[in-house]
Amino acid sequence: MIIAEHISKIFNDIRAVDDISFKVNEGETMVLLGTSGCGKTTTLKMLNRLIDASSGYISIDGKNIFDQQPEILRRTIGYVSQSSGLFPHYSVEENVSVVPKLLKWEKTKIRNRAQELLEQLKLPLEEYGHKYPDELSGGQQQRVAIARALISNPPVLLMDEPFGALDPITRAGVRQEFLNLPELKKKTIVLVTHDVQEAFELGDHICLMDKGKIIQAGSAKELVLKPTNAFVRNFFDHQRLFLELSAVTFGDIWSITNPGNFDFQDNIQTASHAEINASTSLWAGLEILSNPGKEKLTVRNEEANALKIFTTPGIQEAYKTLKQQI
Ligand SMILES: Nc1ncnc2c1ncn2[C@@H]1O[C@H](COP(=O)(O)OP(=O)(O)OP(=O)(O)O)[C@@H](O)[C@H]1O
Repeated sequence: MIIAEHISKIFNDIRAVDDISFKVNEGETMVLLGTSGCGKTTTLKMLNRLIDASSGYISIDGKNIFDQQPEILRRTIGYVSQSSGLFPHYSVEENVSVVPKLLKWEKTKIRNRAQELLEQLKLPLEEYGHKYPDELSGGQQQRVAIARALISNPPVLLMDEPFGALDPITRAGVRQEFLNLPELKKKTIVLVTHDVQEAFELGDHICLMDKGKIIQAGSAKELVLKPTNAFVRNFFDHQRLFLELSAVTFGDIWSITNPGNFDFQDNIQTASHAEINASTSLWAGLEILSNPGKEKLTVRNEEANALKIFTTPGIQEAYKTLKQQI
């Protein structure tokens, strides 16, 4: 768990980070979101002491980070920066092996672990291990950087715009791979981005920052549906409908839809049906229904141990009702 209390950073006379506090529970991903210059990177770098806070307190897994030597602290925290930050004269294998070597792991252990991780990231060691960063695409370099950050199995991972340098299509692909990485399931992650969609996809919690302050912290749903002020509301205005529908799940509209609208006579195996889980967003559901021939969604709610059938008008109606209730 990461705890930051009243942290500030003043550069000369610039208050880059201004008295912010947050907590990231074990296994959670927290996103620092905001426009350029709002203090995201400075906040992130204070967590592994690449920048020392001017004031405030930070602990990671119960230990005060200021009691630890920065170099030692950084060996226990994975870090991925915006540019991959790979050493250009090191091969892929040498790049990912840097931290385990510092930790004096045995050669075979390092090789096996590098092999395991690079395999997961679709860069098999036999094929890519000997290559140099400039022989790789941007997306591949970024995946090596992720492998390097994960190799010593740190419980905490800090990521600064990790997909920022990639084109939108590669970016979506690498992000999807990242989301599905089994390695990440238990990690405590802090991720910096200015991309709202990325924040919504990856963050359990989002801190929206402006001028060094956290303006609102909460889930994507809370931020987009219950903004605490005009700044937050305006921040999401340009993609509002998409963001709202991405943040609301079928589980959220479950109780306001008619329990009788599941027709048990309906054969849910027919081609006009698709089956999804109640944790799916309304946007993803509507995308499926926009496919020719798909007319109904069978939504399975594991918690309620129930099924319901949804159509596009039914989803729109329920969503309108939900918005009136907020
Ligand atoms: N080393 C430094 N010396 C002086 N000012 C700095 C330094 N690093 C950052 N700043 C200033 O602190 C403020 C916050 O910078 P920071 O890099 O944390 O913002 P950011 O939200 O990460 O921006 P971006 O998305 O552009 O990276 C900016 O005004 C920046 O100019």
